[in-house]
Amino acid sequence: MTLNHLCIIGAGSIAAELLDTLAHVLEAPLERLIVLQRAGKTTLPEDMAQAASRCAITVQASDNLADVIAARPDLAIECAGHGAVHAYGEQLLENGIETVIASTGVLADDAWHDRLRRAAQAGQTRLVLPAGAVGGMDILAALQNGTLDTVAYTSRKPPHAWRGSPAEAAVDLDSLTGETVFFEGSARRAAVDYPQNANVAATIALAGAGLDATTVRMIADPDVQANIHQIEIASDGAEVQVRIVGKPTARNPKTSLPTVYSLVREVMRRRGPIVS
Ligand SMILES: NC(=O)C1=CN([C@@H]2O[C@H](COP(=O)(O)OP(=O)(O)OC[C@H]3O[C@@H](n4cnc5c(N)ncnc54)[C@H](OP(=O)(O)O)[C@@H]3O)[C@@H](O)[C@H]2O)C=CC1
Ligand SMILES: O=C([O-])CC(=O)C(=O)O
Repeated sequence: MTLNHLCIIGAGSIAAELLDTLAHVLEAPLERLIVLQRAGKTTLPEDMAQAASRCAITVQASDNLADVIAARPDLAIECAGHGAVHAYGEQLLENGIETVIASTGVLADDAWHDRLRRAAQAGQTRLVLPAGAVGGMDILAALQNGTLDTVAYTSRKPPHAWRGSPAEAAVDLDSLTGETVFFEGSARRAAVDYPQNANVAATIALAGAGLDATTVRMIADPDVQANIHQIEIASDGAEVQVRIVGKPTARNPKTSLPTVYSLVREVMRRRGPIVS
């Protein structure tokens, strides 16, 4: 089945760039697009409205999940934060709407993991975890079928990319003169404590060694301009090192541009007859 009707949840930096990119890469417009925003927001920001009209023949902006469920999109993509997955995830899945979530860190909470798994089963659909800002999930998930000895993830970002996170309490982000490790712990702790910065810790953990066995370091580094993600895997099948130097999105320095492109990929792989 080809994807013709898409729902995007959120109208922030990922959503805006997702629409911009889709407008360029779609060979033919979608039939319908519905964008779900917070209560009280029923029109799209002007730049998003223009991009949306290039992506789909019919565009609807809504602040009500019931509109999305009634519209029955082929796919919903969440790019709005943990609160949005809590607010909409179960109902989308229970209603049989395949759902891709950028905010994968929600699954670091076992209760939510269970609720969303049950909802997907009840709706006979799937909750899809995109690679997001990182890569190598294919080999990591394959190696998980053998013996994974260690999976270690390091996130290195410029100090300003950590503003508004608990890093502010751990270090003085404004006066760093060199790289500073402010978090070392499990992927579970990272994803829970850093909901806007460490979703990929959960993505990596869920593809591989699990939320408690996957180790995470987070570093504020005044000498970098990019969001640098490193994954080190030791296993019976292979030793793997992945290093991604992600460019930040124009609107949000916390978020890396590959996140946007990985969501575009989730759309495009449902539009063509050959999937890679
Ligand atoms: N897996 C990955 O690799 C990555 C995942 N992420 C996840 O994606 C999320 C979004 O990132 P980004 O676009 O950069 O963030 P932004 O802050 O730029 O945008 C978030 C948008 O979501 C909206 N929003 C928040 N809550 C709701 C809700 N309950 N219903 C509808 N809309 C809502 C916000 O609206 P308002 O302005 O009204 O608050 C805003 O428009 C992050 O919070 C993070 O969880 C981010 C980067 C990488
Ligand atoms: O985009 C990134 O660099 C990663 C990120 O914010 C997250 O995992 O939440």
